[in-house]
Amino acid sequence: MIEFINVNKTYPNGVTALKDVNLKIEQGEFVAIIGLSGAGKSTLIRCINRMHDINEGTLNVNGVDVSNLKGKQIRTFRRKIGMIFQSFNLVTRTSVINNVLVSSVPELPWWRKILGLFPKDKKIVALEALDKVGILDKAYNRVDQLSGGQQQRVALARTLAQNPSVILADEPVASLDPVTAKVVMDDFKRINQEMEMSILINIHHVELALEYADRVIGIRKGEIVYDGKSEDVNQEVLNNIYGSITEVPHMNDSEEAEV
Ligand SMILES: Nc1ncnc2c1ncn2[C@@H]1O[C@H](COP(=O)(O)OP(=O)(O)OP(=O)(O)O)[C@@H](O)[C@H]1O
Repeated sequence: MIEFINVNKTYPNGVTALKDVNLKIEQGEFVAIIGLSGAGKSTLIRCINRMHDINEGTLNVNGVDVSNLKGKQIRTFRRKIGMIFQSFNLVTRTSVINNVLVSSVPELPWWRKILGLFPKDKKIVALEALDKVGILDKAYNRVDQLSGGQQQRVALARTLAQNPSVILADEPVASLDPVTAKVVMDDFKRINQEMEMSILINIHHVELALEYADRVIGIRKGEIVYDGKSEDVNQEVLNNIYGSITEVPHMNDSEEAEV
């Protein structure tokens, strides 16, 4: 379970990104976080894996008060919290399987990683993870030979190989075309349902958020202004999150912007 209790986050430049946030996310939930640019979505999910520190309040993840973690404890903790970025964050000049393996065996000496000498059982885990996201046939391709959607699925497989309890995804489909975005969202949904991993996604596409997530959290200027079922999100809720009807992003607008 992830629990925010009266959490505040102010950056050193004085910008308050989270204001008195209270949330409880149970294991296995699929949650979409929506809001205008600058509302605090990234800050919210990045505090969960200590990419950012909170200033006030308490943030518990699976019973661990994340503010108390130090040094090596943070690295160990992060292995149970998968993170997916908009830009995939892969090493593009090496193979797909190497990308998955390198992060799943951090304890391996660097020279074995460079020479690609990975334990057989880890290779099996990596291949299984690639199979789960439908790109097993690309295992020995170089990452830079793959499309954006395939690269995001490699990133997802890399996270799966760590067997995290939670996957945090920061705009995972923002740089993908609408069709590929749905393919990747389908992967998230399947992983959520079959592996019972909690999924927290920051997403600008409201339609995708409503279609895939069970729960929607709306943030406005650092404050949670909606927290409820996706099917209960109506125009009034969206106006409250985005400020006015004209500011609500529509999938079609995004499609045009991405073409
Ligand atoms: N490292 C930082 N230092 C200072 N201010 C920051 C930093 N990161 C974010 N902010 C500020 O905190 C606020 C929330 O930013 P955040 O990135 O969390 O919003 P967001 O909703 O994820 O936006 P976007 O959709 O554009 O990614 C913004 O005002 C932003 O300018």
